[in-house]
Amino acid sequence: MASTAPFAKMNGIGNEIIVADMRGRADRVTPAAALALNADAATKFDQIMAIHDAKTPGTAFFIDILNSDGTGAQACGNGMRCVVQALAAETGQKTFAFETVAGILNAEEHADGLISVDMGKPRFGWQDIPLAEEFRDTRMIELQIGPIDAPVLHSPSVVSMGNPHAIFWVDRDVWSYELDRFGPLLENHPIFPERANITIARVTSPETMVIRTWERGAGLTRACGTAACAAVVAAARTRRTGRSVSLVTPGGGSLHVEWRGDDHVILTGAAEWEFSGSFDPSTGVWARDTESAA
Ligand SMILES: N[C@H](CCC[C@H](N)C(=O)O)C(=O)O
Repeated sequence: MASTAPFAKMNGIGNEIIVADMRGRADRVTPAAALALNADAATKFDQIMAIHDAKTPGTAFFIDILNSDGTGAQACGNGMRCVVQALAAETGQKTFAFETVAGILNAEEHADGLISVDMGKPRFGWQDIPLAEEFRDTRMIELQIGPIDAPVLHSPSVVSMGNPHAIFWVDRDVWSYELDRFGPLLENHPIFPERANITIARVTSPETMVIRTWERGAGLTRACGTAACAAVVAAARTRRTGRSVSLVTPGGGSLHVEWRGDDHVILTGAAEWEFSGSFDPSTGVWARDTESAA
């Protein structure tokens, strides 16, 4: 078995992604390799999307997801679009069925280059998020941060898109909140036994929203696809928006989310290739492909 595997450094509207080609291999990308790659400015990333041989008939590949802190994640919407773009460029195929820890995901690259991923069905039960204690109504739970008599953020909606999300609703500019300070406190709050992705959401119309996310295991990112899905589902559940919403994300990109009548959540947006290389999945030692040198 070759000691190195191919990878592509990509981004999903600014969400920094490494797509690792682990097909035909029995090993996995290690947390140590993730930490080493993230420590190098050239390969610093938010998530690694590792493409493995399929485990389930009817799916093309199994996708293993690692955050930049080396922890695993069940879902990554922006990363899935990067995987689709890379595989479509390699094979000419435009539709794919993947398996992740969160389940089976179908995806399609459109003629205009945008990519849609069926992120599956949201889950709302307190044990599905999961939460450490029972909350019957997860449209708004008791959680706040800041002075007890004047909390800065409070009463979030919580949703699982396979990964846990808390959505705090705000009516001021999303950049006016110290998410770099509040994010880690909320991510690691004991109410979230598996930690959580923390999003500030400002609804600007029944079809538009601005969001900013502190990601579990990755920190502040320029976009978070599953957070966009969670925010739209939570906004529709609380009658703040309809079920088809366009979102502006911190990197200046935009995503579209549709919560379909069959309960599936469809995430649509762009993906971008940056450069390719090869790396050791156990150590993270890497080299850039000569022909892809910028
Ligand atoms: N940090 C997330 C995974 C990546 C989510 C985000 N990058 C996306 O596009 O969905 C978690 O640990 O649940």
